[in-house]
Amino acid sequence: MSKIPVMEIFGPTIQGEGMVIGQKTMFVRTAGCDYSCEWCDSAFTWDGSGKELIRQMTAEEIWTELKRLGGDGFSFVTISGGNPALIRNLEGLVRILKENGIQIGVETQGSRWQDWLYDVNQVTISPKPPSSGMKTDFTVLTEIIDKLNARNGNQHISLKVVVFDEEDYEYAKKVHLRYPTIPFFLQVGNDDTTTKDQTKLVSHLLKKYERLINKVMADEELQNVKVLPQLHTLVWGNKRGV
Ligand SMILES: C[S@@+](CC[C@H](N)C(=O)[O-])C[C@H]1O[C@@H](n2cnc3c(N)ncnc32)[C@H](O)[C@@H]1O
Ligand SMILES: Nc1nc2[nH]cc(C(=O)O)c2c(=O)[nH]1
Ligand code: SF4
Ligand SMILES: [Mg+2]
Repeated sequence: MSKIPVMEIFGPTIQGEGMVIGQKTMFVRTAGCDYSCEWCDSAFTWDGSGKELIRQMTAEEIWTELKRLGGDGFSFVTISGGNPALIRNLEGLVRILKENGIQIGVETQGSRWQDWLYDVNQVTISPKPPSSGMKTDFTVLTEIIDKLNARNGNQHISLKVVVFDEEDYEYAKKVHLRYPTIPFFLQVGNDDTTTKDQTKLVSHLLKKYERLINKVMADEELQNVKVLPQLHTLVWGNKRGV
């Protein structure tokens, strides 16, 4: 059987970000990323620091682990990473989840295509702003959006841009104006992904959230958009596996 590099499997928890925020879900986090964002809150998936945790698992083994952790108490699984869209073998997991009536969400940055993305209920595409140090290939991004849009319609996709500074904000705007029919989310960037002082972190992030809200509210070019924090960070801080 073909294997999938798995960093962690956890849940049930709530989806803390984006289009299905609040949704009860299990998480499967794959290892490996084609990006290396400056502020990545999951750098352990690609920077070598988590390599002892990586398990090569078959789709069946992942399903067994999801059932062991979540029992019959879940109907949604979110696949994140790293970049899960690097992994062709996820097609087996997507198939098993569908056979079992489980809804699927995926988090990816929109740099790679896989055919199994057609079978995902909610694809969150999160192109990276300048502060990440990464450069968006808009040709690839457009291809991915066009494929999903043509097959499944635009309500199964969303664009989510993390904002840290003014340049990121302008980038977010550019992305939204380029794909105006795709549900669009701005997300507050967490600029301290290592602190254990949750009280301080939460009040800091809430202030940043308020500033981002104020900015968007005053901006006539951003109309049909949603502004969100990372809800899981407000509840659990930088804790892993939640
Ligand atoms: C860890 S990434 C994994 C999936 C995929 N590689 C991606 O970036 O979309 C999951 C989400 O977390 C966001 N993210 C990562 N680091 C963050 C941070 N420090 N603050 C806010 N959001 C962050 C990413 O932009 C992405 O939307
Ligand atoms: N609760 C929770 N919600 C999330 N939404 C996106 C996450 C991610 O790291 O991809 C994430 C995560 O790690 N935890
Ligand atoms: S694309 Fe996602 S996982 Fe990869 S480095 Fe950036 S935020 Fe982290
Ligand atoms: Mg995360």
